Amino acid sequence: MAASTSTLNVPSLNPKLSSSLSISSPAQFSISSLSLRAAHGRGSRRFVVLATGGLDAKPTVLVAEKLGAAGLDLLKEFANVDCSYNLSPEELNTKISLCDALIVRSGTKVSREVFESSGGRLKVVGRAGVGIDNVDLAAATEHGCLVVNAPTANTVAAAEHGIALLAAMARNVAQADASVKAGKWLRNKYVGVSLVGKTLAVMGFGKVGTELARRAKGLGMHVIAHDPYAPADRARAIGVELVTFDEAIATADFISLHMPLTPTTSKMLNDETFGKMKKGVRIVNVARGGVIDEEALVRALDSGIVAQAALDVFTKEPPSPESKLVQHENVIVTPHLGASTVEAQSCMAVPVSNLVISLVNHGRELQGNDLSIHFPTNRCYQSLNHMSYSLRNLVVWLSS
Ligand SMILES: O=C(O)[C@H](O)COP(=O)(O)O
Repeated sequence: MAASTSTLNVPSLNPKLSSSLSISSPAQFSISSLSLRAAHGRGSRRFVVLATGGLDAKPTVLVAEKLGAAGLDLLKEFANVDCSYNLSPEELNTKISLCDALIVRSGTKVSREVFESSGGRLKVVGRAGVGIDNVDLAAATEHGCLVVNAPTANTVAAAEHGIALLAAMARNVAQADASVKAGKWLRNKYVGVSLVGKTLAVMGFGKVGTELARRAKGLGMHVIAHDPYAPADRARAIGVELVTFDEAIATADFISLHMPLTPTTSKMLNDETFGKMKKGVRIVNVARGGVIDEEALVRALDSGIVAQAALDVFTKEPPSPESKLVQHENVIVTPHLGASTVEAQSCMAVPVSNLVISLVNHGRELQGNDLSIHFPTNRCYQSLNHMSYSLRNLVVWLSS
C-alpha cells in the first residue's frame, strides 16, 4: 500500500526551508515514526526541531511509572523529576497541574481529566514504550500537548515473549511446573504439541509481528500473516505469505496477535471469528487484551474451538484473579511482560527522556536526518489530524 501524505504549515526559522512541509506516514499496520521532508528537498535533509514556548526555569517532569535508570539520570540533568508511582487517578489529576511533562508506561491512564486538570501547563506526555492507547490523543490535541513514544525499543523483547509463550503453551510448561511444585508427576497429562511444520498466522505484520515471524520460521513453522497495510515484498523477503484475515484464521494451527488496539481492531477475535477458526487452534496475545472479546474466548475454550491460549495482556489490567479466563486450565498468563527485559527497559528510557526534555525545554535540540521524532498518530487506524495539530507546536530548522 502506498504511503499516505499530508501537508501542513509549520513555522520555519530558516529561509531555506519552505514553511510547507510534507509529512508522510507509510501506511503500515504498525507505523511508529513519521518522517518530515522539506517540500522542495530531495532525499533526507538534516532537521533540528525545537519546541515552541520553551521554559525559562527548569521544567518539572512527573515520572508516573518505573523508568530505566539511564533515562532518569538524563531527566534529572535538565529537569526537576518527581517519581511518583501507583498514583490514583485523583492523585494524578492533582499533581499534574504542577508538571510540564509526564512520563508513563501502559499502567497509567492519561485521560481527558488529566489534560483538563493540568490547566494548560502539561506540554508533553512521554510514553516509555510503544502503545499509546492509554493516552487520550484527542484531549492531548485540544490541550496543545505533544505525545511521544519509543516505538522500536521493545520490539525484540515483545517478539521474544511471544515465542516464549508460544513454546510454553504448546508444551504445558506453566501447568506442569505448578503440578510438580504441588508434588505431582503427571507425565501423561502434559503431553504437548510440536511447533515444527505447524501453520502460524501472525495477525499484524508490523515490527513485533515481523520479528516474531522470523523467529517462528527458525523453529520450522509455516508462517502466514495478515496485515492490510504491510507490503508483500517485506513479508516475502522473510518467507512469509500475506493472506486475508479469514484465510489466516481459518488455516492457522497457532495465531499470534500483534495489532494495535484501535476502534477497528477492538474485539477482532469474537464469537463470529472464533467460529471460523480451525478446531483446536492455539492463540498467543502479546498485543492488547482489547483485541479479543474475552468472554467469547472463554466460550471458544470451553467448546474446544480454541485448545489453548497464552495471554500477556488483558482488557482490564490487572484482570480479576477470579476471572474465568485467567483461571482456565488451558490458559497461561503473564502480567504484561512483553517489554519487560533489562535490555528493552534501558533502551527505551533514554530516547523517551531525550524527546521529552527536548520538547519541553527549547534549550535542547533534537536532530536527525530523517526526523527522529515520533508522533502520536503512529497507527494507521488513526487520522493524521492529531499529528498536524501537534506539529503546530513545533518550529523546524533545516540545518543543511
Ligand atoms: O506498548 C508497549 O510498549 C508494551 O505493551 C509494553 O508496555 P509497558 O511499557 O507498560 O511494559
